[in-house]
Amino acid sequence: MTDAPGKIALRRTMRATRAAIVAARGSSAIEAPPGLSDLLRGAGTIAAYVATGSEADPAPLVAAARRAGIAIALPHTVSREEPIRFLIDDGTPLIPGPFGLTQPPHDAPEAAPDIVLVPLLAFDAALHRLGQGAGHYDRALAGLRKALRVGVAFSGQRVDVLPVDSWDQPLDAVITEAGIVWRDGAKS
Ligand SMILES: Nc1nc2c(c(=O)[nH]1)N(C=O)[C@@H](CNc1ccc(C(=O)N[C@@H](CCC(=O)O)C(=O)O)cc1)CN2
Ligand SMILES: Nc1ncnc2c1ncn2[C@@H]1O[C@H](COP(=O)(O)OP(=O)(O)OP(=O)(O)O)[C@@H](O)[C@H]1O
Repeated sequence: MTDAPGKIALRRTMRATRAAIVAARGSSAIEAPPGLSDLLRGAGTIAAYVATGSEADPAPLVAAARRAGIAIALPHTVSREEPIRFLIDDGTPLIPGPFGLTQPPHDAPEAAPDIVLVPLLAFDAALHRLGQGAGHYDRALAGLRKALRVGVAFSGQRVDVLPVDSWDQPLDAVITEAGIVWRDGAKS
């Protein structure tokens, strides 16, 4: 299957935009916003990610979740083709993976996350997202219908309208440095 037209060019533009945002801010961390404890309430496990390059870094959000007693899972990636798995980060040292990723060892316990923090290149008003183009998160989220899907991004990564394919999985919310953006009707 090929992507909707425009995704490839948009990825290139948004990688440059994101790098410029981080250069201007001097940090890639997204601090815990007002409303985070409401968003986390009741969750047993949250899947996060270890930021690379100029990705919005969810580390402060992960620290808040840990303080709230929520277990942390991280994606384990093998290749572009193979689905990612969310594995529990139980304190075992993380190891280098493909694409410059840092991840749990392949034999860490498998997780069933209640919330998935999702890295992204761009998001739009309808909370569609543009990812790395391997479909890893689209496939993972399609298999986790009950999980709350929460993008983590800088507000400057927002665009008006993204090209959308049939398999694209919209987000319920996006956490940015300016606060939490909810999709219409997503906040219960
Ligand atoms: N931090 C982080 N972890 C993640 C993702 C992500 O976007 N960010 N993923 C999101 O799906 C999954 C990994 N999937 C990926 C798929 C493609 C590329 C990729 O194409 N990367 C760039 C740079 C590669 C490099 O530096 O070697 C590229 O190839 O152009 C990266 C991750 C799971 N873990
Ligand atoms: N549920 C699915 N089952 C099988 N393949 C899928 C599924 N969802 C997406 N794909 C495949 O993934 C590929 C990449 O999709 P897309 O370009 O939308 O990725 P993305 O959303 O930008 O990235 P990602 O989800 O990795 O962060 C597509 O070619 C698509 O066929």
